Amino acid sequence: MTSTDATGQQNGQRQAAAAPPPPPQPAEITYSGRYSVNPLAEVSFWRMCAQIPAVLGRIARLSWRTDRRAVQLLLGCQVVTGVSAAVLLTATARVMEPVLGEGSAGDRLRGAVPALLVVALAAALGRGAAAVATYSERRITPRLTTETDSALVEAVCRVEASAYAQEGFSDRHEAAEMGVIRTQVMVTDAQRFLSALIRMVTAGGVLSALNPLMLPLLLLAVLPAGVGAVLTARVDYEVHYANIADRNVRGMMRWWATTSKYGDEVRANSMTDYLVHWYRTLSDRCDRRTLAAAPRTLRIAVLSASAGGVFLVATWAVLAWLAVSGRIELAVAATAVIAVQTTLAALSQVVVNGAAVFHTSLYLSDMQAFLDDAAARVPKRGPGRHEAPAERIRLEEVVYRYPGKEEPAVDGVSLTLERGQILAVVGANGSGKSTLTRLLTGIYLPDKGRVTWNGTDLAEVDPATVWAQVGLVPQIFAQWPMPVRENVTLGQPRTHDDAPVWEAVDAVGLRETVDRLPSGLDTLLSRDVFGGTELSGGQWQRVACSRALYRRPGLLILDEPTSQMDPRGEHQIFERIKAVAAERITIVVTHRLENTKIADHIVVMEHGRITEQGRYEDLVHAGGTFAELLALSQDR
Ligand SMILES: Nc1ncnc2c1ncn2[C@@H]1O[C@H](COP(=O)(O)OP(=O)(O)OP(=O)(O)O)[C@@H](O)[C@H]1O
Repeated sequence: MTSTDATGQQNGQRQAAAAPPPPPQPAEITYSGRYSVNPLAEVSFWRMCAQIPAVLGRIARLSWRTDRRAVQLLLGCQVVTGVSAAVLLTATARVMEPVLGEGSAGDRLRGAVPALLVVALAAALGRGAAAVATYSERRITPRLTTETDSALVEAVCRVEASAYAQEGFSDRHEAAEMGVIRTQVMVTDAQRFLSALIRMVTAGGVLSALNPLMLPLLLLAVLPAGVGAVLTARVDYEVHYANIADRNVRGMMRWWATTSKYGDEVRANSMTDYLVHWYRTLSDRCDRRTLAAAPRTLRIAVLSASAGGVFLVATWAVLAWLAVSGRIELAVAATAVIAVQTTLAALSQVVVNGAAVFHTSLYLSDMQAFLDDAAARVPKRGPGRHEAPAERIRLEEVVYRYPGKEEPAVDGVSLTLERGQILAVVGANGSGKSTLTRLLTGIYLPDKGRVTWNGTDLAEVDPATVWAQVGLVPQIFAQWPMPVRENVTLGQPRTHDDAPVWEAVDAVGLRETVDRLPSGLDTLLSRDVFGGTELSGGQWQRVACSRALYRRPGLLILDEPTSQMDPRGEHQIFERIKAVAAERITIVVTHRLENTKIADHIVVMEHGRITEQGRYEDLVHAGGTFAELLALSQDR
């Protein structure tokens, strides 16, 4: 329907001609959790400076653990750098005496040759030490980065699964990633800081020996730059901190929008414009915060440069006054000029690299805080081990509520499962079926009630010994970018015998598919990787089922295992489940109620509770939810 406005234009036509309305703005994302309190708010400049030795110590310890010999070499180079800098300056002073003394130019130069040779030697030694220091640093950094990166990945993999649902966990993880990125530059920064410090101390020492007034003046000339650099680092960190949540979401959006797996959905549903807009909007928001901080950094830079400039002019003025008034000789004044330049350069390096070390320390603190938090979230259950096959699993009045949710996802469920039994779990979306499987396997521990395996509470048992007996096909399973063989055997001890792998492949009717792949079991299952190939959704689901069957688990859980399979595949899987059921407890979660015919017992869940249970034939005629859902599924 179209309407006509005062100008006689039809709204419908006008809208058709106009540009499409802009996509809606992404909602403002409020960031909560640990970072709701700015960690820098109470930190003064002096406390920041005081942190630097501790950070250097931490970097040294991390590096020491990575490569002792490289650290020793690096420290040796620092000593050589210092000694060569001192020798260089002292020899330079010696060069000045004959050069600025009496006699012909040739005589004066000849007189300076021995000292010049020492200068050349010291300079060569200093350069050589710097080159070896760079080599040592390059030996440490890659392994240090790999070490911290792997530690972070491992820490996240090992936390209780319930930690993922904790507010702010993902953002803290994102903040910790920055610590890993900073490890790529932290040894360089620390090494440059130390060598500049050594050069500064030696050059400053020489300068003080020439005239005690010079060094304090030089320090004053550089101090404002130091304050400025640290304050700028602080502003940068504040911006980083304010952007964490947006960067985290943006990173996720980037992956979802660009990964080939969702390429069809993005294109066919015309999502590209919106996603690009979303991405740009988040980036713009980050940029706005960064730009808003720019005037502050400009003010800091201008003020620190002005203050530094005033003191620098004073330093040169004092030097000139000392020389002109005859208080120091010309040769000493010339050496002092070089010493001032050297000290100034070293001081600037100390300041720049000290600020970088401080900057790094902020991100390292985030990383360490996250690692500590993750370590505290590692499952801490009793010392027991579950070695025997699961004969009986019981849930006793089990309640589980996700963090931040008002209603429990599982609410007072009691159930007993015996070896050899097949249990089917059915119910509406969100009724708690998947959560129930997480409780049965000890992935989550109940808030109330208990889950026992052969009479032992899972809260008392090392979860790894329980999971060693579980085979789980979750609703959303990973499609690992690995060869077929690893996709089947992943999580099991490595084997060189392919017979059990083929058995698992046969069990899900995948042999023909694997035979057709370019390298059989060795074929890489990822079209994004060169030489890789891709499977269809149903084929992937067969791989996930073969992975669970390959484990020969005591508890086999299949959560919607055949939702993407053709009837032949589905039939084959359920036949297989029946065939191997005697040796284990089997749980099938499904919305296809016909499939529950294979079950010995069916439970129907609603709002986290079991509202009906029994055998298929009983429930079909019970006139309850099961019968209603079955009737709906057949009503076409
Ligand atoms: N990781 C999670 N964090 C917070 N809440 C969750 C989480 N997983 C599930 N829930 C909530 O718990 C309730 C039960 O979810 P669950 O996944 O167990 O349902 P389900 O019966 O398996 O649903 P479906 O049939 O859709 O797979 C839902 O209300 C859901 O929103």
